Amino acid sequence: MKATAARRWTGALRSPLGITAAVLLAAVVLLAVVAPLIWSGRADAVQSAEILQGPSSAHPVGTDLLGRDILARVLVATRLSVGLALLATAIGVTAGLLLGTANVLLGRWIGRWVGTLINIAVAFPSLLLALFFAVIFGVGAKGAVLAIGFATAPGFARLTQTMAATVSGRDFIAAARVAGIGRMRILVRHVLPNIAEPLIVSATMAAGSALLAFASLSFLGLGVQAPSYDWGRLLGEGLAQIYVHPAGALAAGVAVVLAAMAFNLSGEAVARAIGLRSAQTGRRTEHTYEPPPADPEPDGPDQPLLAVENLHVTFPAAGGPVTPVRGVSLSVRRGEAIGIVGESGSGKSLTALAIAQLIEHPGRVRAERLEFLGTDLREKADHRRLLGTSLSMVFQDPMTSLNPTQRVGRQLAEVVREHQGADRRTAWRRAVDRLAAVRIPSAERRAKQLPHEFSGGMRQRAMIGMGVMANPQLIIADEPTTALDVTVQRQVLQLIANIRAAERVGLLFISHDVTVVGQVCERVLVMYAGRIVEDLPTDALLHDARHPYTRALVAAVPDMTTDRNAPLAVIPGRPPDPHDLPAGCPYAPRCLLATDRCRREDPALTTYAIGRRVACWHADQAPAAIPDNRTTVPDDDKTDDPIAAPLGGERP
Ligand SMILES: Nc1ncnc2c1ncn2[C@@H]1O[C@H](COP(=O)(O)OP(=O)(O)OP(=O)(O)O)[C@@H](O)[C@H]1O
Repeated sequence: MKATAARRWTGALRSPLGITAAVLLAAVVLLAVVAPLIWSGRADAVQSAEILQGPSSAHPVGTDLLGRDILARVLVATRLSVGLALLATAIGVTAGLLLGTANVLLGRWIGRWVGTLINIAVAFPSLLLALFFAVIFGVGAKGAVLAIGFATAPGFARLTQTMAATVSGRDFIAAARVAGIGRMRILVRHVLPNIAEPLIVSATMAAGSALLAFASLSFLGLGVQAPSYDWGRLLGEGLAQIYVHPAGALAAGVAVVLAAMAFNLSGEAVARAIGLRSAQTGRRTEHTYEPPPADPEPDGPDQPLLAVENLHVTFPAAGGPVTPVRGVSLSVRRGEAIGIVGESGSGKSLTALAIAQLIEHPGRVRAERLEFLGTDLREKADHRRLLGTSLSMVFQDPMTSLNPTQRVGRQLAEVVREHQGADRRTAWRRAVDRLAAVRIPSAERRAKQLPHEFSGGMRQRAMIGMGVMANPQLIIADEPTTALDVTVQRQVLQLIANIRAAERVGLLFISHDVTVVGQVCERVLVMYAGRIVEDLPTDALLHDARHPYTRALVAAVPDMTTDRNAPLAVIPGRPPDPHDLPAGCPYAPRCLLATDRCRREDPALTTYAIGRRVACWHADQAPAAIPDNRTTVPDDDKTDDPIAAPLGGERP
């Protein structure tokens, strides 16, 4: 592998770009080292008889106002010009690295503030920043070095931050965290080596820009001060005589341009070498593919795969924090399929996202327990290790969950490349295998296609294929069939059922459609206003539900006997706004059984039989005695109610 890398670097160096960059850089370095030793005397020799001479054999680009040889001065100035630019770059790169890795070193909260600071700083043009800092740090070489250094820092910090964030999400970092390795060590050992190459390219180019910036500050009189001189100063001095003596002014300018080119072309050449490398092998040479570890059996047969207790999701809002998920408790066992149903806005998706740790800032997730495979998902490092491997998600819209610009097979392959460090070929083979497993015909050929070449159903099957790329033990499917027509819906449901049965995968299936949930799941959790209001086996759904809301949901689903000409059944009213929950039971305003107590006290979810929980003050009433809203609401009310919540999606 090392030999191949060396060959690639040699190849890049032998290209015209590489040769030009190497020659220019070598010349600049050589001059910086030797020019002051050889030409200092000549550069400083004042010759009053030769003031402002044009080019001659004695002075190839003429002399300045004091009769000093301009060429010698330009050559001697190489050391100071390049040295100061490199010093400024070093300051910029160090400050940028510190700011850009604050996330890794100091944690997310401080990292976020630093990120905001960086975002503000990069909004300013760097030359403007340099001028600003030059004024603050004072006129002179020291001030200019600091000014250019700090002006370089934000851009570099932004690049570092973006790349560090990508690497920090990888499993080997999570594994290092789990192993208790300190932040500094993680940064130095794991993060920096993985982002070093692009950072080196960027630093090289930053040196070119620093050189130009330094020349500008010295030219303006803010940089190097007499009697010292750099290219910027020489340019300034030469410019005053440009009409009588143009060569004298141009010499320093040419030197700046050539040296800046040396740095920029070197950066370009390194980038090419790296680009070649990533195109051929990918940049994850540190991992080899290992098949996923044997399923760690949760301790004991009764230990759930997923255990959630008292889950809350809160968002800040204008009138105070709003909590759309308010104390959800559930568990999923190996091979078990649990459905979550409820109207739009009841908190189903947020529950799923919170479990998968996908709630973004400023949302906050709290739970007394949030365990998957015995691992506390509230610990960041732990969930990263599990997400994408043992836990996978299938989202509602196959259009938006697949990247339209990437071949489907590659997107699937990325899962095992990302999470298990599989090499390109192994990952591709598995992608094709999984596509075949989800019954995509001609999987090999289809894997090479883009998502738009797939039908909606095929795309969703591909998504499910992606979900099972890394042998998950729990699939969370959030309305995976809502966007599909009924026939395809059935195929996809069948596929999910097959995978579950064959691989004993746990399933958390979210849908607003109680019929669909009934087809796939053994147990149903009914959500209302951010809480579970009923938990019951699927076969009890039709005739033995205790909560009036569950009964209303079931009653609103059209069946074979429903009059197709009648308006679609609805539950009158609409779910409460999470910003403005009523006192007592949140379903009370829509419930035909509601009493004063219901409007005053919110019933807790209580177990009333094995595997049965309900949150209703009237749960002891015989199910047959609980009216469902559909049968008691006159047709006129249903059609006239503009805010009534429709149920069931398309009619089956
Ligand atoms: N980022 C957010 N900030 C504030 N409120 C949010 C946010 N995301 C969701 N909500 C609110 O949380 C409530 C529950 O949303 P959620 O998406 O979980 O509902 P759902 O039951 O999945 O509905 P649907 O079937 O329409 O997806 C909604 O009232 C929604 O407005």
